[in-house]
Amino acid sequence: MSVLEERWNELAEIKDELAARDWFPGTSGNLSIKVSENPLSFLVTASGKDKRKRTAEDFLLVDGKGRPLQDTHLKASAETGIHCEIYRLTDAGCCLHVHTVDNNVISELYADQGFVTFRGQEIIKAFGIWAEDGEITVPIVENYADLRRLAQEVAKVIRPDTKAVLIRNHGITVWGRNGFEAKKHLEAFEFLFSYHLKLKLVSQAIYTQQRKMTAGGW
Ligand SMILES: CSC[C@@H](O)[C@@H](O)C(=O)COP(=O)(O)O
Ligand SMILES: [Zn+2]
Repeated sequence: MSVLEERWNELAEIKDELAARDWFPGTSGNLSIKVSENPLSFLVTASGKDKRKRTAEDFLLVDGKGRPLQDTHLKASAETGIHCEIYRLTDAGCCLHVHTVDNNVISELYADQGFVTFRGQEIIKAFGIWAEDGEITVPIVENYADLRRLAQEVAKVIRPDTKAVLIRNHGITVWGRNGFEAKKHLEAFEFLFSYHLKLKLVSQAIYTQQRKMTAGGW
């Protein structure tokens, strides 16, 4: 099997797994995987497809500028420019972008401070952070309609230890050195988002209840 076929199958399996989690609502989301390093080439999802379905036209091979490397009628993901920037700036071998309700709510809650930090959670080890007081920060950028600008804004906030960027009320783009690591990072981030939102809701409910009890003289 060629490297291209191997990477195709790997990305198709990741796509199926993320689809099983219902992480591609309304044709949203895009995925890519590196095929060659120098010159850079990667497989990226074709634009506008229902990513829950597996077809022979799910991916196309593009160069480091996002241009198709094969004769095709397929259009590369509208957000290919973001993937290009991530491959240019990091050691990523795979890049995953999904829209979930949790990542959208987190992005809106923390957009004004421009980042969100998580600490005190065992799952932070999924990012290779083993310290007892380990923490992980995700930068948040505005959701520019101009996709070139959006890619530039994503590029601007990437630091050596960045593993994902949140786009406000849009979604998350996560990467890893390979498909396994990118998926592990994505699952860990979504776990942190879900935990954080549930804890916020429960804490607020307890606080409201306590205030009512105090006001009622209980
Ligand atoms: C249909 S909403 C999603 C799109 O606008 C975009 O954000 C997205 O994630 C998918 O675009 P695509 O061009 O299919 O890769
Ligand atoms: Zn998107």
